[in-house]
Amino acid sequence: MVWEFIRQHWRHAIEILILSIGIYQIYRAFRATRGARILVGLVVILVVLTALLQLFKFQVITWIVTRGLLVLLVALPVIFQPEIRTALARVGSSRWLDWLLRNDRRQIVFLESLDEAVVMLSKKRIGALFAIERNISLKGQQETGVTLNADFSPELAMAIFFPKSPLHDGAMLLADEKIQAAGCVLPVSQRELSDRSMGLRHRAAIGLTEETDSVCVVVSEETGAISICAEGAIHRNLTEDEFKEKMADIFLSKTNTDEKGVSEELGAEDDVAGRGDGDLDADL
Ligand SMILES: Nc1ncnc2c1ncn2[C@@H]1O[C@H](COP(=O)(O)OP(=O)(O)OP(=O)(O)O)[C@@H](O)[C@H]1O
Repeated sequence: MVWEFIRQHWRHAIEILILSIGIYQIYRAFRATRGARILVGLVVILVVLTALLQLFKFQVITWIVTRGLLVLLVALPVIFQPEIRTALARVGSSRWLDWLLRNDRRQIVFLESLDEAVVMLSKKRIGALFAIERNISLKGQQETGVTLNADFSPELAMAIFFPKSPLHDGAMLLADEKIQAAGCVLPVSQRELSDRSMGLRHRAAIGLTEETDSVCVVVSEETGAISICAEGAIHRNLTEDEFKEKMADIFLSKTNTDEKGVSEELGAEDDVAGRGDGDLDADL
């Protein structure tokens, strides 16, 4: 009985809820403004008029009022232009929207810095390994290195990976647009690779992305080549533009994280290696 009632009326309940929220938001936007008094006045006139017309059934006045209402609908945005502008400005500066936009901005700035660092490292042939945390925590790997919790900058990344620096060995862990740690040891992939020239740095990048959803970026010390690893697949010898494009695809496209795998996002031609047995090298 109760379930039957809920089954029949849940849509109405949601509709009432949406309407209530809408009306309350309109009330909030308009209250204490000149428009609020006009609106109240209009509503009162309309209610009284409708009641009178229903009562006495005046046909001509009803016709005039209904046509007048249509004109009023067109006139409303003009009458309430200042209030509508204020309300829209409020929505635009709402804390949530601001938070979302700021987060997006932060991520774009971070990615640009990371791109710059990787390109600089590649040009100078400084070996580097970045592991970027996503949903699965890299706390375990963080404990193997030195915690930094520092803002990311290309200069700091260069200083850390500079061959004589105490932290140049191992991986740099990045999370929440920050350098969480450096000199970290990552799990090395045990799978057989078709390209035997790939050493431990690349194997460590593959190994971590086999075990977690993180994304690794490798700069080869030997050749300066840039590679991206995701989901156990490696995409090697990327040009500067390809690298930037793939990073933007992975981190700035809103749809990739849940519905599509990162490999799929990176492009089918690269997505050769899976998590099962077989070759890892995606572009050989
Ligand atoms: N398990 C690991 N976790 C993180 N970094 C590692 C790990 N093993 C090795 N490295 C890093 O890789 C470096 C050795 O790189 P190696 O030459 O074996 O790799 P590679 O894949 O051939 O890279 P490159 O092209 O830069 O030479 C080490 O000095 C260390 O900084």
